[in-house]
Amino acid sequence: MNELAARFRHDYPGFGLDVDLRLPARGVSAIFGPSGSGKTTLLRLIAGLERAADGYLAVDDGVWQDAQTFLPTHARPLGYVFQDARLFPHLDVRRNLDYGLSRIPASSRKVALDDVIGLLGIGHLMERKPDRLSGGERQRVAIARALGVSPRLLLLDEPLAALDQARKQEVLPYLERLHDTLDIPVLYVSHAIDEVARLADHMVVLDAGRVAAQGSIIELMARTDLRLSRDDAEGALIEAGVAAHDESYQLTTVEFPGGRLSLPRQARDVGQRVRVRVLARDVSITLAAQTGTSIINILPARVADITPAGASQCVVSLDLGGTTILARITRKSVDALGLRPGLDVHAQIKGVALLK
Ligand SMILES: Nc1ncnc2c1ncn2[C@@H]1O[C@H](COP(=O)(O)OP(=O)(O)OP(=O)(O)O)[C@@H](O)[C@H]1O
Repeated sequence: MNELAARFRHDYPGFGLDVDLRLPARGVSAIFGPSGSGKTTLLRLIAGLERAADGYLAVDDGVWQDAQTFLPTHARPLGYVFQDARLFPHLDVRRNLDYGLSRIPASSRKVALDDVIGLLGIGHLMERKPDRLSGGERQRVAIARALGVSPRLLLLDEPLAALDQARKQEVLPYLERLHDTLDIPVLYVSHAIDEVARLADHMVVLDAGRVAAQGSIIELMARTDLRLSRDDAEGALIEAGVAAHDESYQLTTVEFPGGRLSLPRQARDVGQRVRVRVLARDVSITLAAQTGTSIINILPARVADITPAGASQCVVSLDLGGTTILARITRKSVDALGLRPGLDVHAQIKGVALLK
């Protein structure tokens, strides 16, 4: 089976959660949704901190909860990191890490603590007490403590939410390293679509306690009906490979099913996989390929779908031939160009951001 299957029905006064999830056994699954949609409740049910009257949870063939079974939290091999690091203030970093380790028998330890310390770059902080760490360092220690117990599942509940922008940027590369190194599923609760776009492979969108959508991050980010971003910040993700560098103009070309894009020179090797984001507001549509324009990324595309967005605008899904991007244009332009599903057009892309 090799996946995480979770079905829960759980009621609080005035709020009900009813979800049925199947998540991959590896990689980061983002749990995304507005405040109050049930993200933390879902994590607490998975951790066994809440008990759903009606619940089923299996991780990697092991049943943690069903009609007969309910493993208490301490018997579930998982790591849980909260918004605030929740380290023991009177213990230095080393003892905080040792405390996590002491919770599990030596025979179940599959992760070498030294590897975890190296992965999170906290080796130089071992003698410090938590009040002498930055917020970002505290979160890195909390993640190390959670990993030290060799969990089969890592739960991260908005681990960056309490950090300022600079600290977030400090911790994000460590989360990316975890993603590349860990062989266990990570559930990452967030309501920041930028973080999710950068870190996640898979996404569950929660809305008022229900699953509005679940699937690959690439597919879901290209959907116009989910309203994942506020106002005009929606954008599609593209998984691409580095095709070439142009040293004279300092540009890098990436290629993907359906096209190529140029972006400012990136310190990546040819052949390396990258993820880029194309914001809908940076994409315009022409009926014929333009010449005499300063825009270098112009790709043939077919209109897939047109969704109204507010009184004056529309979001147009464009199929590049296997890859979808979005364009946010005025409703007036949709009419003026006669756009309709199936029409062949050209997409002019003003900006492309490399996420990873
Ligand atoms: N122990 C509890 N008792 C009663 N209601 C609760 C309890 N815990 C959560 N709720 C309610 O359940 C709903 C979902 O809360 P939850 O914390 O899971 O949402 P969330 O999506 O994580 O929100 P946020 O992004 O603000 O953290 C809310 O309406 C909340 O008030």
